[in-house]
Formats: sequence, structure tokens, C-alpha cells
Amino acid sequence: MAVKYELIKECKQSGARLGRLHTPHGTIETPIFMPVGTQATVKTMTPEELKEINAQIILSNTYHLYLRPGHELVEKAGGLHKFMNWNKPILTDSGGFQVFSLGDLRKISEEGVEFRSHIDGSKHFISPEKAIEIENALGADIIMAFDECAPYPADREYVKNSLERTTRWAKRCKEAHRNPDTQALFGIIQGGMYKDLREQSVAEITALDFPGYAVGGLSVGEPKPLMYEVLDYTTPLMPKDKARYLMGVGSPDCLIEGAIRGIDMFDCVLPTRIARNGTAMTSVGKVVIKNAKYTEDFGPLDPNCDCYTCRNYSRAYLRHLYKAGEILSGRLVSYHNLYFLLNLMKDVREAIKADCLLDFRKEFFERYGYDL
Ligand SMILES: CCCSCc1cc(N)cc2c(=O)[nH]c(N)nc12
Ligand SMILES: [Zn+2]
Repeated sequence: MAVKYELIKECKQSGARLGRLHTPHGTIETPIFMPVGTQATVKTMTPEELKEINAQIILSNTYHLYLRPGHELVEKAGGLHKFMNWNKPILTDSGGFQVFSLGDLRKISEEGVEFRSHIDGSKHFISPEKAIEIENALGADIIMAFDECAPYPADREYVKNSLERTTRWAKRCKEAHRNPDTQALFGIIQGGMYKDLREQSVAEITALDFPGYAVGGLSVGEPKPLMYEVLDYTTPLMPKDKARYLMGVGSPDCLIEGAIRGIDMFDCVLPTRIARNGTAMTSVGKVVIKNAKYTEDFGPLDPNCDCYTCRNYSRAYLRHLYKAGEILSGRLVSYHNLYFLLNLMKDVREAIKADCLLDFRKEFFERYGYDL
């Protein structure tokens, strides 16, 4: 078995659970946050720095790597682990979502999607079989099925047709998958914001018996309470003995709320993206370092953080780097933001162990400035 989820403990206070995800490149403690390395790099971080902050698994993107440098080149280099010098677990998304969100989508049909590259406008076509061929070539430990993520909002008819096509595509992905013993193919549940359609998608996708499942079609612009409501009725229907991955999520509050609802795996570009724009997630809420009030603030970015950035640099220095357009600005704040989210998930795991995740949420929300 390429990937095996081991349920360790269910939280007595919530739907959260502790688990271990065993993969060919190592075991992952869940719930876990997965840094995103879209183009075979977690932007501005070296693999050594990612290991320093205890990143256990990183993501990469089929859509981007297919367009550049090409999956054949990565395969020739010995696969993604060797190419990017990362010897721990990797997960790749299937590209469907990125085609819809990035590519200039020309046409979607039962066969697949035709689109123009966001890089040079060249025409491409990706089918479920093509997506799996690319992911097999990249060699990630966990690969995602090719799905259609309905936009938000979308009418019921559209969402129903889209989830049913996603199910047919999932079957084709499973048939096309060359390496089920070394690469775990996860199915993706769709169904938009409709309870009966989510139930239908869970039934259809889990009937295909994948080693793990993702909740797709969320974090697409819907209000957070609506995302939580969809999770309230979706995750309890998902197999307890398989990992559950909430795609594209998220901010500190969403990670905690998702874990409370039984999600094991999260990913989001937020920590590195906002870092490049001078924004840090800290134990006392967001710090927008470019703000003039930090000009002569010689204290650490986060007084309660022991990461390399917070131990060695002041807010005044980080503000200077940002204003001067120095590359080091994005690096140091990215390092801290990733460390912050990875540590948040460590605290979540501790709270599940102690059956006090709801108490932890209350304390964290008050400190960070979220409304409960
Ligand atoms: C590297 C990026 C992974 S998550 C991208 C993503 C994000 C969100 N929000 C939804 C989806 C989805 O429904 N399907 C797929 N394949 N991907 C999604
Ligand atoms: Zn820090």
C-alpha cells in the first residue's frame, strides 16, 4: 500500500482526530499543514529551511510543471523528489483547478479541458488520463484525481452535472494510474454548497475505494461560515479510516475550524504569498510590517515565536527590508509564517491529545483577534 492512514485518537471535545499518514517518503503526523511549492519550490525557502521548521510534506502543481519545465524533463531528472532535492513526502494536485483558475479555459468536455497556457498562450488539452500520466511522471507520494471544481456561486444543475463528471473522471483516473503501489491516488469530493449533492459525491467517490479523499470545491470565495456548514455535513460521511484533505485552506481560523470538523490535511499559498507583501501571521494577530508604526520598533516580529526570524531580526529591520524592496524581506517573513502555521498545527495536535481543542480555539481566537 503506497499510503496508509492510521487513526490514533478521536478528540472527545470535537470531531477532530489524531492520525499518522504512512508514505514511501516518511510518516506524517496529522492534522497537518502542507506548504505549497507550486513550481517545485516553496517560494524563497530551501529544503533545508523547510526541514528546520519541521515541514513534513509539501505540495506541487501538475498544471505548472506540465507547462514548465515539462513532466518528461522532471521524469528524466529522476522525478520531483530528486529534481527539487526534497526527500520527504510530496503531494501533487491534478491541474483541473489550476486550468479553471489560471489557464485561459477554452472548452470543457467529457474528454477533458482545452485551455491556453497562462505563460505563452499556447493551446493545450488535459484529460483525466493525461493528468495521471503527468502525476505518475512527477512521482509524488500522493496524487490527486482530475476533477472539476465548480465556481461559487453556481446553480444546482451546474453543480450536479459537474460532480457527476468528476465521478466519471475519477474512474478514468483510477484506470489510468500506473503506480498504485508507490503513489496513492486520492479522490476529490465535489457538490458545491448543496447538502444532497455533497452526499451524492461522497457516495460516488468513496464507492471507488481510494486510499484517501479530498474535500474539493471549497475555499472558492464562499463565506467561511458556509464552508464550515458544508464540512459539518460532509466530513462525517467520509470513511474514518482514510485521510481527509481540505483543499486550498487556509488561514489560522479555518485550519482550527477544519480540524474540529475532522479534517486531517490542509494546504494554502497564504503564508508565503502574504509574506511577500509584508504581512505576518503572529501570536498577537496580523502584523503588516510595512506599516509606519514599526519604523522604530526594535522588538521581534512575534514576541512569542522562537523561529530564526524572530530570534534575530527586529520589526524595524524587516520594515526596512520591505520598503527597500530587498528579497530577504520575503524570505524572512515567509520563514516565520510557515513556522507559525506548522506550529499552530502542532498545538492543534496537542489539544486533540488533551481533548481540549474547543478550549484551544477560544484562547487562540481571543489572542489572534478572531470573532468566535
Ligand atoms: C497546490 C494546490 C492544491 S489545492 C488547489 C485547490 C483549491 C481549492 N480551493 C479547491 C480545489 C478543488 O476543488 N480541486 C482541486 N483539484 N484543487 C483545488
Ligand atoms: Zn517567528
